Amino acid sequence: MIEAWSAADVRAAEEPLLAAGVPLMERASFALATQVLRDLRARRRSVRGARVALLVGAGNNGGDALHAGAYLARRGVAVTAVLVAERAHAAGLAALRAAGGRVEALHEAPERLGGVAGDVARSDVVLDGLLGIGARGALRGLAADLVRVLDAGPRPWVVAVDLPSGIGVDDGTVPGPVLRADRTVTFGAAKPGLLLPPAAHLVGELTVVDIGLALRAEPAVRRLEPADVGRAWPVPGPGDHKYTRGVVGVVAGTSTYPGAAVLAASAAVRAGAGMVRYVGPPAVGQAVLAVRPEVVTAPGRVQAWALGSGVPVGFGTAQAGRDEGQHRRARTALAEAAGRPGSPVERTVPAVVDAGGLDLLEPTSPPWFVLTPHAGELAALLRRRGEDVEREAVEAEPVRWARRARELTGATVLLKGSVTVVAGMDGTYAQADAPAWLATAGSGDVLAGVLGAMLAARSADVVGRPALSAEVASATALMHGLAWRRAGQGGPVAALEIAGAVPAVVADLLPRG
Ligand SMILES: NC(=O)C1=CN([C@@H]2O[C@H](COP(=O)(O)OP(=O)(O)OC[C@H]3O[C@@H](n4cnc5c(N)ncnc54)[C@H](O)[C@@H]3O)[C@@H](O)[C@H]2O)[C@@H](O)CC1
Ligand SMILES: [K+]
Repeated sequence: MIEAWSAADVRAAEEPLLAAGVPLMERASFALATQVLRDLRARRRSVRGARVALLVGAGNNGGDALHAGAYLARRGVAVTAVLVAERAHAAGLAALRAAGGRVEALHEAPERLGGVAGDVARSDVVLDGLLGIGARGALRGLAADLVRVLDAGPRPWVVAVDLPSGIGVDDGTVPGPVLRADRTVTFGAAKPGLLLPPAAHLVGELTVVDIGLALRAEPAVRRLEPADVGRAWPVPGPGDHKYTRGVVGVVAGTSTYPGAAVLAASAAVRAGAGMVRYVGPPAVGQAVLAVRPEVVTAPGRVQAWALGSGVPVGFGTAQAGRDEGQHRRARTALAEAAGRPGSPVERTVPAVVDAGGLDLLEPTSPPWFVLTPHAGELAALLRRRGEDVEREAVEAEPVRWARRARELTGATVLLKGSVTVVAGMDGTYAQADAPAWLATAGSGDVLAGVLGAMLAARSADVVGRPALSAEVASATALMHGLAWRRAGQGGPVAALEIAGAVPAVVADLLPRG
């Protein structure tokens, strides 16, 4: 698992060490230089004679770049520091000069921007040390101009120092120009903006360097890695049977959209549900059975619901594919799962609420409900609860709006995207496992089915400790991305094939022995 702490928490952890004279910047810059040497060796035969440009801002982030530049210069690298601000880290500058590095004071001759940017672009590696956790808003002034010019030209290998300069450190926003990194070397701990969209797309490969910080606060954002999913995946024991492994109730599809039912039910079967119970129009049930004869269409108890995929609701307009019967079934399932008055207590179970199901929710839901909107659906859900927000705003600040939806609905919110954000009761997860190919029709139905199976397997745990929903949802998002990789091998893939790849991915991830 990768855990990220806010800028304030990182500073609080640094303070006592700095007061005690612990050389944090030396540790950070040495690790940075070591990584750059590795990159140089991988990219060209010899380090000696390689060209490295440092983009240096006013603060300690620039100091890290300058000190790393001094190490590199002593190894025979030709290092040029480009200064964009009146101030620059004095000790770092002195170290670089003493090691034979060159300094280009662009702030004293801004008319040289074009020529300097051209030199920078021809370097073997560029270190972006313009701004770190001291960033306030979008990059400004000459730093912003330089990044804009570099962005427009041919791209050298860019290593971001601590973070790509100009991203929202704590919220992952991209408020202005940012130089996209091939690698980010971050110090002490990851920062939330490195994991959260849209900034996460600008980070490249992430390397976290331990500089000895003791972070005591809860991480602000977490990202699960494949081994975490393997550990969390429900593995049946000798005493298990289909009911203890979890029955998933699927309320999906209509006669206009039967495919959603087939996909969600197939995915639940492939993810290892003890049993899948399909609830819907008989003709759709037949379509499901034709693909998955394991599915049961008789009514009965379930341990989790996956509902709403392919069940359009729509407001104010007579929408094609509206099926009042499916709405009623979904509403009944939602009420029982939430434990609303009049519902049998033992039917209080987790629920995945997808697509049209989002329109059928009561104003508030229990935290063991996992809502799975994409940005447009989240905007609509928020508007119905009084927020003035469009899809574009959700895409610009996904974590803000996912958390807002969590607050307003009470449910756990999984916001789908190429980085999926999950806002849960005790924290936020960001999973960057979904390539753009995954944005295909039916892919969301598969996610709902797999998540239904995961929640059914841990039904009582999730209702008893609802904070678990977010972790289960994140593990599912990761599994979904891995299954795509397996099925598509880097190319396009049909949604049903994603479901088909789940068993092999699970087998690979389970701890051996
Ligand atoms: N405190 C320490 O000793 C350590 C700090 N470290 C480094 O120090 C960084 C934090 O350093 P600072 O607190 O000096 O902050 P930064 O280096 O992030 O930059 C702050 C400076 O940038 C300017 N600035 C702020 N927002 C700007 C904007 N939008 N456009 C242009 N200029 C802007 C401000 O005038 C301020 O002087 C970390 O990211 C990390 O790289 C590491 O060396 C680890 C140890
Ligand atoms: K930086």
